[in-house]
Amino acid sequence: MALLEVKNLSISFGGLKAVDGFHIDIEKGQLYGLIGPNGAGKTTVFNLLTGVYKPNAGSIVLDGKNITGRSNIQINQDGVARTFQNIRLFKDMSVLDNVKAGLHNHYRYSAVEGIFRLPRYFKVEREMDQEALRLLDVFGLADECDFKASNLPYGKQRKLEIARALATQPKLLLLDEPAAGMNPNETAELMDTIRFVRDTFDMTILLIEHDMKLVSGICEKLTVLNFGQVLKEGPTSDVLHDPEVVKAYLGE
Ligand SMILES: Nc1ncnc2c1ncn2[C@@H]1O[C@H](COP(=O)(O)OP(=O)(O)OP(=O)(O)O)[C@@H](O)[C@H]1O
Repeated sequence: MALLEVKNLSISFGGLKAVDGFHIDIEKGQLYGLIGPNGAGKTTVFNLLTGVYKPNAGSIVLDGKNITGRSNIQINQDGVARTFQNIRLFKDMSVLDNVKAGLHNHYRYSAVEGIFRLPRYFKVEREMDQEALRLLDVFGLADECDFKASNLPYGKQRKLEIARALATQPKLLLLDEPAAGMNPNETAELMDTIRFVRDTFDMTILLIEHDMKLVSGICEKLTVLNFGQVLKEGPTSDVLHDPEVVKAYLGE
């Protein structure tokens, strides 16, 4: 059974069928790409998978659990985490606190323990500091843990956003155009980081990307969306060489 099984997923905005009968099966540990022209519906698929939008039709099953129609917070707790096209960090918070924000799903103290600073509050905070530092270390960001997030260079902000998403201990990680705004060196480093995340955390990753070098370099399978519908799916090189895909997407 696939880790993610999506069938017939659909949503309309007014008269526009933004996503129409979308399907995808992603195996555990797979690095999967979702591509397509501007406005094809890729980010809307992410918004459906994460509960930002509720579908008009279709089903989303994660690791055997039907998560269709659940809220954004519930779906995160079920095991789906994401990053955004435009980086969304807590810019005025420290690098460490950004990761700790992601850890709150799994580390808890009561309001009373927090307000009155009872021993359990300090114990949980200490454990969260250690876990956050461990994650930052994996991404080579531990030395910058006290920096304000907005003071990190762009490439490191992307890494921090991935670290924060991983802090929620997801089963599935969604990356929305992770290479957007990156120079070729940063993109090459990002490809290493994504491969590293998959291998180190045995993570299943679905990413939206326009950078074909990144897509062909790291994705094992692709789904191509066009006008809200699946145009093609399959192994990366087959899909990228498909004449219909070349025509619709690459414009060659
Ligand atoms: N909340 C909304 N209300 C109305 N229309 C929307 C909404 N969200 C998305 N759309 C429309 O749905 C279509 C798909 O948009 P979406 O952002 O998913 O495309 P995309 O493939 O991610 O594009 P890009 O590559 O440019 O990011 C577009 O026509 C968009 O204008």
